[in-house]
Amino acid sequence: MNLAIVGTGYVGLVSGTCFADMGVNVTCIDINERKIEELRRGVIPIYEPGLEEMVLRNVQAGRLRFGTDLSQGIDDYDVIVCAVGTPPGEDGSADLQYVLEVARTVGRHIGGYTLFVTKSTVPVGTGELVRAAIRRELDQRGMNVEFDVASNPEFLKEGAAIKDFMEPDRVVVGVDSGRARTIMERLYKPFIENGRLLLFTDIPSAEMIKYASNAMLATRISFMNDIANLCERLGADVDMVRQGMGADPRIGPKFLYPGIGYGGSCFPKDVKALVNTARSNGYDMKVLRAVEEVNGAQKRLLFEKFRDYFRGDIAGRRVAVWGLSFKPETDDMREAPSVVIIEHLLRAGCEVCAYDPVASEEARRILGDGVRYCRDKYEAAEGADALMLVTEWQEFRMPDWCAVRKAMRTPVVFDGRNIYNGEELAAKGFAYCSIGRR
Ligand SMILES: NC(=O)C1=CN([C@@H]2O[C@H](COP(=O)(O)OP(=O)(O)OC[C@H]3O[C@@H](n4cnc5c(N)ncnc54)[C@H](O)[C@@H]3O)[C@@H](O)[C@H]2O)C=CC1
Ligand SMILES: O=C(O)[C@H]1O[C@H](OP(=O)(O)OP(=O)(O)OC[C@H]2O[C@@H](n3ccc(=O)[nH]c3=O)[C@H](O)[C@@H]2O)[C@H](O)[C@@H](O)[C@@H]1O
Repeated sequence: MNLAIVGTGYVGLVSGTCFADMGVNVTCIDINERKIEELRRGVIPIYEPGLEEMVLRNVQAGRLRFGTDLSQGIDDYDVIVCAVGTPPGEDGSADLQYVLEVARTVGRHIGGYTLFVTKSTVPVGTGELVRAAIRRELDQRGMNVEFDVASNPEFLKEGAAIKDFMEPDRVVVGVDSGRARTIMERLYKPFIENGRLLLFTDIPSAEMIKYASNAMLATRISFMNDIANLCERLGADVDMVRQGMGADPRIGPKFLYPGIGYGGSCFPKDVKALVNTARSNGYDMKVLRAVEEVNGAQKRLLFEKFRDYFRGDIAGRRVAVWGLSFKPETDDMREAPSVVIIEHLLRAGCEVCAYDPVASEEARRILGDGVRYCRDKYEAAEGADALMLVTEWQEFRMPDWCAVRKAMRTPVVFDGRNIYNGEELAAKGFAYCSIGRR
């Protein structure tokens, strides 16, 4: 089978590489020429564990290629998968310009049957917009070419993207033709062995499953953040509460970790987009609006705890920040809580010394040079009045506390991910603040 993946970002590059690994001939296409040039030279544009080795292996085997022009050899593809970005527009709705541009390119160039699969996260109804865009271009060329559209939302998580793609909890495919269904069954057959679910739905339902899933996960996080904040006020410990709740199989233990708010390229934008879709259809998603509000406040929480600890006397203080990416095992800084925290610190006149194992370069593009980017976690702690644990990378879990204590001016730790033990830190001479724990 020959596959084109259009958009070679986190989703396009990972899914293209994984399909290639299963024996499909894949061409990953992107309009970003520099990215494609680098990939051709074996340089991987993102940090994703295991990806580099997998890309190189499949390139070497001749199953994975890169290109900048979808129209070239377009009729050789059995399936065209669209994985371009759908960033939030000004009003929070998903911006479909990139998806529709790919659809128009397909309509302008295909000469025979094509299956157009939307993997990007798109609002309900986009399948129809894509179909109309392709048909319009075909009509303008006076061509009567058969084609199908399908929706195949992606559920991978950054940092665990390869495992998530290779061993999916479920694969969701929205189709409205038998021919499209047969092709998608063939494409995903190797991924759903061991009894994994390949769920066929209609196209609008597949589109909705993606938003509803992300919105549900974001809701769990904001709910737990609310519970944590209340625990703190009542003298309960959210760690114990979380364990007790998670033991109920109807609730389950995953995604119940309070922290400093959800970030990343998807939860924030997808929650916004769903609220927006509802609004433009005359419906108010009250729960999701609250989810967003709680998340906004949670991103400021660590800064507020720091400010309160020093009773507002924070100008000129040096703060060590451990972790910048929105979660561990990625260099993705999109909507990262670190950005909100650091912007508040800088605005309050603090000096920020930050360290992240992989995201410093990406962070510099967003935060600029007002931050000192350090080579390691101990350098960041040098002379600091406070240490903030912002991203729970493994290497932050068991630092040499004696070295940290020696390096810091004031030994106080603000743990934004609840990974440390307060008693242990107290015994080592640190003051300790976490989220919702005693
Ligand atoms: N990042 C993630 O973990 C996940 C993302 N998604 C969804 O997948 C979609 C893509 O997300 P990411 O991979 O994170 O985006 P990204 O921003 O990393 O990559 C998108 C790529 O598309 C390229 N592009 C834009 N227009 C193009 C065109 N006309 N032709 C060819 N290439 C074009 C861009 O140059 C860019 O390299 C979004 O809708 C997102 O919501 C879904 C699941 C997980
Ligand atoms: O649509 C997407 O892009 C993806 O969005 C999320 O994946 P991702 O954003 O990569 O990372 P997550 O592990 O879900 O974490 C998102 C945010 O929630 C936070 N989080 C997660 C779990 C938790 O218990 N508590 C918590 O605060 C993380 O720190 C992070 O900031 C979903 O988990 C994926 O299924 C989905 O495909």
